[in-house]
Amino acid sequence: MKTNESSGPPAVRVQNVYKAFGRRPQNIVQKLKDGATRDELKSQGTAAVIDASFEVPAGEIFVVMGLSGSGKSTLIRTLNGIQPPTAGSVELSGEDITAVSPARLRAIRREHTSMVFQHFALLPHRTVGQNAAYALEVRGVSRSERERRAEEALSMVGLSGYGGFRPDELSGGMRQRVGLARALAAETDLMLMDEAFSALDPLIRKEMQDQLLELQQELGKTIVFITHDLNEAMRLGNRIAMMRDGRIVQIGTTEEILNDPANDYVAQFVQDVDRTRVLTAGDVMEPPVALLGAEQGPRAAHRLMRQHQTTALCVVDKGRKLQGVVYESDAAEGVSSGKDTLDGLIRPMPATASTTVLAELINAASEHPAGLAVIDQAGRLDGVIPRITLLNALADPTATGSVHEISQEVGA
Ligand SMILES: Nc1ncnc2c1ncn2[C@@H]1O[C@H](COP(=O)(O)OP(=O)(O)OP(=O)(O)O)[C@@H](O)[C@H]1O
Repeated sequence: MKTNESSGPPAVRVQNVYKAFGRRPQNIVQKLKDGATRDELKSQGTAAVIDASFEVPAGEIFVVMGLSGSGKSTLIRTLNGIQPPTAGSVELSGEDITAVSPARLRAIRREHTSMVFQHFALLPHRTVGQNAAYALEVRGVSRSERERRAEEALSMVGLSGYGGFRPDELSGGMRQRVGLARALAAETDLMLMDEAFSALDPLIRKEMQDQLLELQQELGKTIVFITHDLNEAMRLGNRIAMMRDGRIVQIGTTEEILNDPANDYVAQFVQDVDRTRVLTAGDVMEPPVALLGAEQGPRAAHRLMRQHQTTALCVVDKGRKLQGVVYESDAAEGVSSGKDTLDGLIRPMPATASTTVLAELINAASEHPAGLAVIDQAGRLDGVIPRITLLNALADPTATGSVHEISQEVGA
């Protein structure tokens, strides 16, 4: 089989990166390579990043998290060359930025990366529109073009019409939106976000996270996002890198980090999530998207999915007993092969009781794109938990939900 050569190099490839501060950073790195610990080298300086390696495919949100001082900011600054690594290489779309001329590095930084900071870093004497257009101005884009792109970016973050305001006329949340708009207007493929939402109050913060996820869906940017907040990391990250004392100690999906923490440090972060976890499956259950007898044909199933904008349907028998799930692709295939019933197209769907604690469900849900079914003691379908709802709920211990009655019983 052919490998996917066309997919090209990853957006970011970091290989054995070290960054040390001190009078002789090279010496510090050499000693680390020879086996010295970070603590042993304290008198000579700080080993801020030690032997970091990872890849971020284009379009991924890669979250770096860890306690204060663990090296997150230093690591992210090596990705656009603001702080070149002491050793190791950083490739952006296949180009090694540690091996290019300073002029080329500046060009790469301008054209391909943008950064969003915790404290907005807006220019106070410029308007919101001028701030949003700033990266384009630096790049020498014409005034009319940058005004057009800045306005477009402002409208993407919900700030249409604010272009003429000054930053101090806006709330904190709005200012952070301007920071985001500035990064979007630059139309770079890599966005680096350093604690970008950490200064916002919880509600606004959640709103911004949602907006970022939406924009990401729409624009497919590659994002490296730093946070020290595990809930935020789990909400946003396709994968999470956990840093401790300069080292990446684990890289994984939310599920992997929750289920299989690499060491006690990671386990402690995860434990915090578990301690606050009071939600049960019933709390986040939704009405089943649709119920359908297996005797209904694939065409009807397909039509219902379209009607409900979903890609999967629970299938129940006449007694409302769960039979499984049918996916859109299977239904479509059934239609094209002229099948009359759903027989052979129904796949097993994991089910749970409404009282099961959410944290226990993550394994089952992670393997099933349609999520979980919630059933009563007699095996009758009460509701569903789409996979994304489960992940969101796990990532947000303050979320509340209510148990829904089955309200839709949709016949074909
Ligand atoms: N320019 C610098 N000169 C000397 N030491 C530095 C410099 N920048 C960072 N450090 C040190 O490197 C270590 C890692 O810092 P860094 O800011 O990367 O951590 P962080 O995980 O981002 O922390 P925070 O969440 O507090 O920003 C810290 O011990 C810090 O004091």
